[in-house]
Amino acid sequence: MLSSKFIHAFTRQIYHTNLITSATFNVIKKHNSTHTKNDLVLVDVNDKTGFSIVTLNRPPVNSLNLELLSAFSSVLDDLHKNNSRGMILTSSSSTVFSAGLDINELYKPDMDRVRKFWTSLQDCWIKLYGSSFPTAAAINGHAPAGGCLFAMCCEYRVMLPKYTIGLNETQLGIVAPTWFMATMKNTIPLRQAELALTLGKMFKTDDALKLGLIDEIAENKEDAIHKCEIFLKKYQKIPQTARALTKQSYRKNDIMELENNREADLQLFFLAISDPRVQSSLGKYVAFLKLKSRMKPILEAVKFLKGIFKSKKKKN
Ligand SMILES: CC/C=C\C/C=C\C/C=C\CC/C=C/CC(=O)SCCNC(=O)CCNC(=O)[C@H](O)C(C)(C)COP(=O)(O)OP(=O)(O)OC[C@H]1O[C@@H](n2cnc3c(N)ncnc32)[C@H](O)[C@@H]1OP(=O)(O)O
Repeated sequence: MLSSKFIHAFTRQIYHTNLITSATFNVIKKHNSTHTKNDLVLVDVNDKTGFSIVTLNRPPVNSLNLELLSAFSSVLDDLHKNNSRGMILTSSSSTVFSAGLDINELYKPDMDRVRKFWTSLQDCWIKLYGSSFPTAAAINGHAPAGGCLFAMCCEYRVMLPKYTIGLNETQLGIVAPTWFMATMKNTIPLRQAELALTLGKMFKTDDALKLGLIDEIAENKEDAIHKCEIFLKKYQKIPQTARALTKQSYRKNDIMELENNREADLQLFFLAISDPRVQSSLGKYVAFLKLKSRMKPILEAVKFLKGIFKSKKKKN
């Protein structure tokens, strides 16, 4: 058995960044309750298992703006403080896990706000990727870019059929930050990660499974959460400190790289979004998304009419 003295020394040595603030693991105070962080992030603690279902709740597409990131960061702090037994990350939308970063934060940004925004994103990544508690994602909808990032930060991913997931940044004319890339490299084979990143490829559920970007496919959200619970339960017999330190050792280099270069990363981000070509790409993308959204009723009407014509043809 490792002595608690050794664990403290080991923890201090590698985690001077405060990833683990205490190596003492108390049993979580179980309570059947739902907490909210400005309603943007809902937390539901399961009384029996001690697992928390954390639901991103920013309609319509859970795009990650400053407020949502701040709320999520604070939830991650709470889970850490309460020595959570495990977290399942999901979405309140029926079709979108998260649309990634809110493009409106990047397009023609207010510099003071965008600094807080990027810092919050860094905080969330460090806390989620390096969490001492085990994590799983119930991906109940599309997960592009930042949505894929948060899913990949979790140790296990269960996804519903017929959605898409991936880091699509190059398609938008932007470069995924190195820590986004590191998270993908930690998830799928190196060569596949390079191809996926350079192509900005979005994978359909089936292809994501073949690639190892997700671990399982579920029939519906309830099934996805159930499968995540089965995964988390596997850790119930593993001593918590050993599990947490192993996970954090595994991910330590990626986390240190950002921890030691947070300001440089912020400056690189400022440089990238100040580039007129990047702003032009983002402007076109915002316009495209808005147009697509407005065209939806027309496209649905066309689809409906096509269906009627097809069934009439069959009858004839
Ligand atoms: C050398 C090194 C250099 C640099 C490194 C450092 C820094 C680099 C700089 C920046 C890096 C920044 C990294 C960014 C990562 C990201 O996360 S970028 C975001 C990428 N996200 C996407 O591409 C997803 C876009 N959305 C969609 O594809 C679809 O919306 C989605 C499939 C998610 C859902 O489809 P659907 O259900 O049909 O919904 P709609 O498309 O109709 O959308 C509904 C409304 O939501 C708005 N919306 C959608 N996505 C976003 C978004 N990401 N941000 C803001 N708003 C969004 C959409 O406009 C609709 O709104 P409306 O109805 O028009 O009001």
